Amino acid sequence: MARIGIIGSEGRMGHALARAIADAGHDLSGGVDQGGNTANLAEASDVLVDFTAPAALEGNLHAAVGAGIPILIGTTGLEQRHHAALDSAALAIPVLQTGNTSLGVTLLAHLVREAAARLGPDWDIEVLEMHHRMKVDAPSGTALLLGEAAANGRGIDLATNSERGRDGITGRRAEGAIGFASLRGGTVAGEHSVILAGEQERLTLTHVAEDRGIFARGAVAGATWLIGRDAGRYTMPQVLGLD
Ligand SMILES: NC(=O)C1=CN([C@@H]2O[C@H](COP(=O)(O)OP(=O)(O)OC[C@H]3O[C@@H](n4cnc5c(N)ncnc54)[C@H](OP(=O)(O)O)[C@@H]3O)[C@@H](O)[C@H]2O)C=CC1
Ligand SMILES: O=C(O)C1=N[C@H](C(=O)O)C[C@H](O)C1
Repeated sequence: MARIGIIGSEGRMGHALARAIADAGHDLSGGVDQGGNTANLAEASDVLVDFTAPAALEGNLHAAVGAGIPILIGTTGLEQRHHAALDSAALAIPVLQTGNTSLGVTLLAHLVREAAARLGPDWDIEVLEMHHRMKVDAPSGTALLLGEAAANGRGIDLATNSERGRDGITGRRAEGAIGFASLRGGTVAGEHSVILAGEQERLTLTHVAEDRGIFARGAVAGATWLIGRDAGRYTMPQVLGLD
């Protein structure tokens, strides 16, 4: 039985996580939100799980490193400097950061990489996502993760081959680009489609999250898997044995 501390405990994911921790028979060591004492929470926990906001990342990593315990980061909207902070923390503790902790999306990323590699550059790739009206970042972390998987399959760099936020006279589609489109509305937990559009045919790979419980269950599996590991960065495919 592991003692799991939640950072962002009063949020949508925080509530789902508390349920998943109890369902899996683990101990909720406590929770913090903005202004809370994350260092104290870390001292009382075997592992921390962070579903908050990018601004909280550095402090959360600092607390985990201070206590010498692993941390799983589900927060999205991260930038390059956040990834540098994750790399630096991973020199001292086990760190797992992912835009999506669900089994389905972890497998989808694998299928997308495979499809992009096999279908080749004549097939245009678009990533479409829809989320609830409260979501604050776009494209979603999952859309970017799927875009990375596609770019990986193609052997190209995502950052220099992305088309995001098309509007107005955009000109024709850039050759080899991976496009992103984001929809927001209602209470949608998360829907992602990767569309591979070729000459007179189209392949669509879709994942639908029907409930946040899927992210919470994956996060609990990932967090407990991290306990006792060497320092370093880990991935959901490793946790789920899909690598
Ligand atoms: N990787 C994955 O599988 C998933 C990732 N996510 C991501 O998780 C994040 C949270 O999502 P969601 O739960 O819906 O968001 P919510 O807005 O519902 O919850 C965020 C929580 O984080 C807290 N918080 C914000 N800033 C800080 C801080 N500096 N220190 C401590 N706590 C803080 C908020 O507290 P307060 O109200 O006091 O500000 C709030 O309780 C998002 O980035 C989302 O994209 C979501 C689902 C799945
Ligand atoms: O904010 C959310 O809700 C979600 N965020 C993650 C993302 O940005 O991909 C994962 C999931 O889709 C729900």
